Amino acid sequence: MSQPKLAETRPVRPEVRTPPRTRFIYQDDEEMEKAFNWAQLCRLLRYLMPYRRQVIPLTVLFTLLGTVTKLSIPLLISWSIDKALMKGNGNLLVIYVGCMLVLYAVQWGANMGRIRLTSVMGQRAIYDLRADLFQHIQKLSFRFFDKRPAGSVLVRITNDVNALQDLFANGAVNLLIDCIQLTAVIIILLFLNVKLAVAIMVVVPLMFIVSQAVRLRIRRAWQGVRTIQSQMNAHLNESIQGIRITQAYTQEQPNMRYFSEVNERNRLNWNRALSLNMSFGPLIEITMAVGTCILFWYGSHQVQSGAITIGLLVAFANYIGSFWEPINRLGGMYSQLLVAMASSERIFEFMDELPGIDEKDDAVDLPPIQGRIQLDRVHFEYEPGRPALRGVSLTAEPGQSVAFVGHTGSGKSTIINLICRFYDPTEGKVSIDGYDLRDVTLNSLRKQIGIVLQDTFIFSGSIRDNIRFGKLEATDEEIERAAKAVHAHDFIVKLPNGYDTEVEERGSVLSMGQRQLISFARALLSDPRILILDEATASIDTETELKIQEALKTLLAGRTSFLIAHRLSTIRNADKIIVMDHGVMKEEGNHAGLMERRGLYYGLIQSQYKYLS
Ligand SMILES: Nc1ncnc2c1ncn2[C@@H]1O[C@H](COP(=O)(O)OP(=O)(O)OP(=O)(O)O)[C@@H](O)[C@H]1O
Repeated sequence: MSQPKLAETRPVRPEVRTPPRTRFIYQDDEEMEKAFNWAQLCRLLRYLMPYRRQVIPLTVLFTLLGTVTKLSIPLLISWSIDKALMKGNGNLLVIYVGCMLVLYAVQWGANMGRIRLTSVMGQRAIYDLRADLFQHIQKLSFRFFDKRPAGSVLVRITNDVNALQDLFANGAVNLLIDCIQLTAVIIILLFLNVKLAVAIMVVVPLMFIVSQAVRLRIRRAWQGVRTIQSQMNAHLNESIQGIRITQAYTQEQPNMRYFSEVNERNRLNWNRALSLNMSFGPLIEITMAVGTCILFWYGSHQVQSGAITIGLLVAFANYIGSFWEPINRLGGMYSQLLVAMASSERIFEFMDELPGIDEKDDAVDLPPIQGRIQLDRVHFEYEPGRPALRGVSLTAEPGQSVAFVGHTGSGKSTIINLICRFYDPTEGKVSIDGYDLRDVTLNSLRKQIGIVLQDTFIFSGSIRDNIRFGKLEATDEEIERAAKAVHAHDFIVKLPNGYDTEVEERGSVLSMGQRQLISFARALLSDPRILILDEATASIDTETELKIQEALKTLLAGRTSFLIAHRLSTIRNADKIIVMDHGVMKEEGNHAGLMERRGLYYGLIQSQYKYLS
């Protein structure tokens, strides 16, 4: 912290120039090129397992019923021609037609039942998958979020999960129906007439060879679509979050240019993926047409030679529809499956991400903290090869307040991040009351730490809810007491609805200082054994700061506390001051001692005085 914090000044507008292309880099989404993964499909279908006892057996029953009735009708038609129509038996014809009506009704009922069951099951599976993904993402470490823009994380929870909807709702069951129908038709055709059956099937291998070639291209195209959408969302998210700075620096045009570019690429990728997808249909249609021609040409010869009856040829003509229908749908479903696989790859990539900050299986609950905190030769790198801390060793005794000072980027916040175990040290050890932080449960550690970070986060909800975040079971009186202790009460009661005033996400209706006071109240309410204030007083005016200083005395009493404060008043009262420089501890002592030493700390204080005078 070599430089005193500059008051918020109006930015001097730079000349508007096209930004270097490197400004818009959203790192998440390199295209993943892997072979079709059956294990992954099984993993996905495992989301249907909870329904294996009731819903799935019923669905299979309806499916079988639907298929059997459907495939019986052409046989009835064939018999009604050969046995009733050709022999002039009117009564028999009426019976056959009556049976057909009954079969159609049963088929309709079975299909309705199946569709209802599968859509309920599909929705539930999607619900479970999304819940699992969100739960897992919440456990991931800061390192994961350092690397990924929020927008692209959102895409996976929303768009990618939605893309699986069809697979769960229809895909899996349709696959079953089609396989059953195809097998049954082949058996019936072979049973009716082997030669004719083989004749219409000769084109099938040709179709598989051609579709194989289209397959890979479709898969790549859908992956491309998802990647672009992810970049677009990341850019949108960044642009909306940073809209104030964008407008202040008149960067709307470059933002728009980039957006248009991504939007256009999105359109093109969709077009490509869709047209590839649609190429499956015509492919099947051509094969179907050839198959039908073969049937009529060869079938007519067979009828003329008396080898088969006209009724049998009509039955074949009916069955040929039921033969190509599942093949056609399987082709379409294959593309649907490829879309789903592209999305599920991206979902499972997140699901397989290890939490980073792992709880050991035998992790113990940290008992009520006394407050002795030690860093033992701690090294830390956010990115390999760029050390943020280099061999830091320090001890804070219970109840002590320790202030960190040093130039920007010297490693102060990093020490705080390690004490909260948002990251683990690359080397060395952080311990509280002798417990290595890697050996204790995260919950027992973090619930004993109160924290007010630089980036004060206010959630959408009332002011009361925001303070209650520190202790969910707190009563209204406790909340007001905490707010009074940090001098937030006065401004809160002046708001239109007092404590019930609704604040939007990130609290933009509140001033920076007010947001900080609320997070002070939040931290105080949680009554932590360890308190961390990261530049917490930076945006509070001098009058409020005096009040805060008083409140801080109450807040810090009996707790071990770490302060990163730019203001002299906060630093001066600390029991121990640590001066950081490029990730190394350079000086340690109290204010008087360090001033006497006339080293780095002395220089920092001098420059702050010089700035203020
Ligand atoms: N999430 C991150 N990913 C990669 N590098 C990081 C990350 N956070 C911090 N760093 C780097 O680690 C070093 C120490 O950063 P740190 O935030 O601890 O500094 P600081 O002393 O708290 O600075 P300031 O006073 O500006 O808050 C810096 O060089 C910074 O660029």
